[in-house]
Amino acid sequence: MIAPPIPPDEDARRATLRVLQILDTEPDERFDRITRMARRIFQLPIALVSLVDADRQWFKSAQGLDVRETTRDVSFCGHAILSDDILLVPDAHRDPRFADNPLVTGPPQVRFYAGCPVRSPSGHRLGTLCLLDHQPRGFDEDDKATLRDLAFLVEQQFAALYAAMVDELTGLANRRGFESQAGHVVALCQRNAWPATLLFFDLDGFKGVNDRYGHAEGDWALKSFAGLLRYCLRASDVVARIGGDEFVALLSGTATEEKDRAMERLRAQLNALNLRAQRGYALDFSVGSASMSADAPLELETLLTQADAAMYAQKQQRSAAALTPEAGR
Ligand SMILES: Nc1nc2c(ncn2[C@@H]2O[C@H](COP(=O)(O)OP(=O)(O)OP(=O)(O)O)[C@@H](O)[C@H]2O)c(=O)[nH]1
Repeated sequence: MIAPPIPPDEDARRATLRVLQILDTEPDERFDRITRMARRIFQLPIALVSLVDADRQWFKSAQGLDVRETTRDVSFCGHAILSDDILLVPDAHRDPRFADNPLVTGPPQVRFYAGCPVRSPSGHRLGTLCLLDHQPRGFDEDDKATLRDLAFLVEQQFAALYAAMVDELTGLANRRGFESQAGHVVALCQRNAWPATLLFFDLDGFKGVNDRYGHAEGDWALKSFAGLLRYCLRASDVVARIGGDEFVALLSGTATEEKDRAMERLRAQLNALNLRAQRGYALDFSVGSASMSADAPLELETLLTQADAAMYAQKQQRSAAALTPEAGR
């Protein structure tokens, strides 16, 4: 058996899966309708919408299969997401990649596999719409075209989720996506008596970047800052752009020192970016934070209000400092 290699866009791919908030969710009729249709059209026992996560494939929709996930190393779909083409395995017994795969030698006894990658609007292959049979079988060009059409319907559902939850410019969660994701995380921290910190960022003088260098440059600045947040914070932190030049990050299970280290990393990376990019201005931000400890849990809304107020106070301080005569010397 050959375990599937990791695609080059793996980090961004998994980040997209996270902001879509689709993993481990309840069955959804919008996806089930597509897999039911696939099973009926192709007269096959099993049709799945499989999403490839870090160490597993998780089935958003499964017709004809009781399990909701398998490990990634045995997944056919892990291979299928490596290209835009349909992965076709007419007879797994004759394919060295899969002949001794436990899903072939044991239940569900896969002999035939056809998987069409399904992409997010940002172009990342999140998983597949796939068909499985216990018998070897053929699959002609017409069949492939039909499977592609059905996969497109899955992608349309992703697009709807994406529009609702994701900020199109930066690929981070939008306000709604943040509130939904961060709401769960805060509840989890409250239940387990874990600390959490909310950081509220606002770019400094951003209007001036738009006014002097144009909107496209402003967009570049927003995307660059989003990229830095993604790079400097942990994959488990919830990061979002919630307004024009306003960004938030919810760090869960994080002590103050860790938060301080993350902020140091961010300042250092921002300085490096400003030096490297030489855009005629320096990107900068004000930030405020609010924390809840194990014995003093807070609601998300309170954390947001407190962190926003702290950010605003820092912004006032920074602009006052910029106006003092000492600052100009
Ligand atoms: N390029 C670009 N600009 C945007 C976008 N969304 C909002 N803006 C602009 O962001 C600016 C935000 O305004 P302010 O919050 O007053 O910006 P600021 O100059 O950073 O002000 P301070 O926060 O006081 O430093 C406005 O000029 C908006 O037009 C966007 O998606 N792209």
